[in-house]
Amino acid sequence: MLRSLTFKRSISSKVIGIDLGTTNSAVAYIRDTLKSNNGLSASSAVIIENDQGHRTTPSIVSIALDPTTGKEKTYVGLQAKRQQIINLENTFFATKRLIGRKFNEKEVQRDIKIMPYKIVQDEKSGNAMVMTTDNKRRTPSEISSIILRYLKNTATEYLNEDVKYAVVTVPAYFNDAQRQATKDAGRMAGLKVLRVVNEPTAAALSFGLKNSEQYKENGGLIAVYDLGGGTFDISILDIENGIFEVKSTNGDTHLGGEDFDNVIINHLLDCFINENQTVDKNALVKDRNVMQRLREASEKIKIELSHVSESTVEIPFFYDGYHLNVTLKEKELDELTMHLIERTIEPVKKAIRDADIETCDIDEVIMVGGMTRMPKIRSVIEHFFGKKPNVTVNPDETVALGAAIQGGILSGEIKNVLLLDVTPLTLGIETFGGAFSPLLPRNTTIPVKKTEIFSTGVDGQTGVDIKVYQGERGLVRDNKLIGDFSLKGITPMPKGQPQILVTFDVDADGIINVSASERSSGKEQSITVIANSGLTEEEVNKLVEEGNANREQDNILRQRMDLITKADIMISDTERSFKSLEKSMSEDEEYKELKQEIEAIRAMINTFKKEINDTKLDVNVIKKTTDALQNNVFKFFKKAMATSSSNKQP
Ligand SMILES: Nc1ncnc2c1ncn2[C@@H]1O[C@H](COP(=O)(O)OP(=O)(O)OP(=O)(O)O)[C@@H](O)[C@H]1O
Repeated sequence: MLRSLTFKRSISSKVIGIDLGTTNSAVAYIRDTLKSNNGLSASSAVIIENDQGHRTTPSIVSIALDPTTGKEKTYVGLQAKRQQIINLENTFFATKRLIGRKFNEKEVQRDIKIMPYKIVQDEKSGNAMVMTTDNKRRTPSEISSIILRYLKNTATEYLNEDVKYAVVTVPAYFNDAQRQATKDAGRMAGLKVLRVVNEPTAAALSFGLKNSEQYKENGGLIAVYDLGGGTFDISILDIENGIFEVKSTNGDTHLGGEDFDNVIINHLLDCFINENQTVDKNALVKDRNVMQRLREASEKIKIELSHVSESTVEIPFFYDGYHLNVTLKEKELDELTMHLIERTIEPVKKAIRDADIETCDIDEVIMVGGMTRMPKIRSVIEHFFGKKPNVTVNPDETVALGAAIQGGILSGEIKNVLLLDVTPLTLGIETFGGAFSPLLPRNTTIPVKKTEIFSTGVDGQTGVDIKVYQGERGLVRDNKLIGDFSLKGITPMPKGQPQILVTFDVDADGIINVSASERSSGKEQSITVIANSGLTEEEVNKLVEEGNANREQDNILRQRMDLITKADIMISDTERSFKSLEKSMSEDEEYKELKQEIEAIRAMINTFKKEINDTKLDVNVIKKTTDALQNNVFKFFKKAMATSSSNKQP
């Protein structure tokens, strides 16, 4: 947290808070501060309305050619939404689902089929990009930067000062790639992003400060259930006396209102085709304009059904001269989308488990994100937690307000508040035999710096490859490689002797920096794990699940490896020492016997190293034999020393 205090206030030090959402974005700032006796004011963070007088801005960008000037014209927000009717293929929405992702990720491939705009691959990085009809490519970060610039200008005009600093929110389960890409977007928008804050944490900050008196004395555990347009997050926080400590977090970076809309789209399509069987469904779904009308109607009826029990979608002359007229009941919608609602429960259970608490320990469940207005979601959550969720926060605004509060903390406008967030996945490196050596378990509080000492596995090794992985499994082959580098120039030494210090440094944005150095040679190398291979949500969940399921087996394998490595180092040491006795003791019978024993154990170790997965080979034999050998060798050395000193006597 020191880092946050070192930010110096400059001429224009206003730090705005931005919720960069999949569907809607919002910007907020700190208006009143230092009002109450604990240094906080209940109404300190406020939303800034945009130039249309709206408190949120659709996260949509439309790029058009001005026919009079021939120049590109960019529309943002509501104006861009209106362009969808006439310029559909150049109107980009929900691009947050693509940010920091590779083109060939499953989620991207799925979106290609349903998005009216083109999604292409950047040949160099393999990342997903969007393309306008004049074949110009833009990264999702560029699209986000246009939205961020619009929000920056909104704030600049309202505050009448040049706004340079911002805190931007991201889903808690965003990986490095997605976090970096979001920071890049801020930079492109001319903003210095002082902090990337997790959305549910920001929501908790806003909620907690509003209710600071309640949480002052005894504190409380709160769960933030955040289901927005494109992502789902769950975070468990402990709030006490201005300290907001995230206990655990989980989620799904590709689950949100868009998925609910897609289910309704398919249902309406089926109804339409049933009614009009001569219509070619394949041709219909290829018609991007028709599909866009269906998309809008689907979202509209979804929202309506949060307030009424039945509604009708009516689109005259929808396709081929046929009208679309479908009535949908709230109950039907609940059934159609139950599988999506259920998908949020598993991450909730995991977060509770990771926080090491029981469901009944939660004092308050805060609902954030537009989708939590759906009555069925509220009732499922109420049933799960056994208490009514708190719906007093504004689900569209609370994240931006929390971001502004974090901005206020960084600029010094808000005092006595400390925010402690966590890493979503376990981080570690590859060690001997493909073992995963974790340095930072998931849900470790950030910022964090941790160093561990490793060594070499081969005599005379002058370099090591440091491979950084994220995941929950015991072997790296089952986890995700997120970056690697080499440490070269190590002074040649027997294996096990060099002291290689590996340091993981995760900053408050959740961005990882890894460095390695060797003590005696003083060589040092480091990398920032950059956005080149982000984990997909499914990969994340799979890693966590597999990690739990295979923990026992992985532990056994790790213990085997540890035993073999120790024996290997011991034998190497003994071999070396024996060499020094070769001249004086080579004719000694005991020496010969021990030498043979060493060779036999060396052969056994080599076999075990090769067959590490074969649990039929009992590693305890290695332990017993090397222990016995060490004993005998020790005795023999004593004898050798005595012989050599008696030989030296006059
Ligand atoms: N009354 C309602 N009932 C059901 N869904 C709603 C309602 N109001 C808004 N939504 C849905 O909420 C979603 C938008 O929520 P929100 O603005 O919180 O998301 P976001 O911040 O843009 O997304 P994310 O946090 O996932 O990046 C949309 O899918 C929208 O259709």
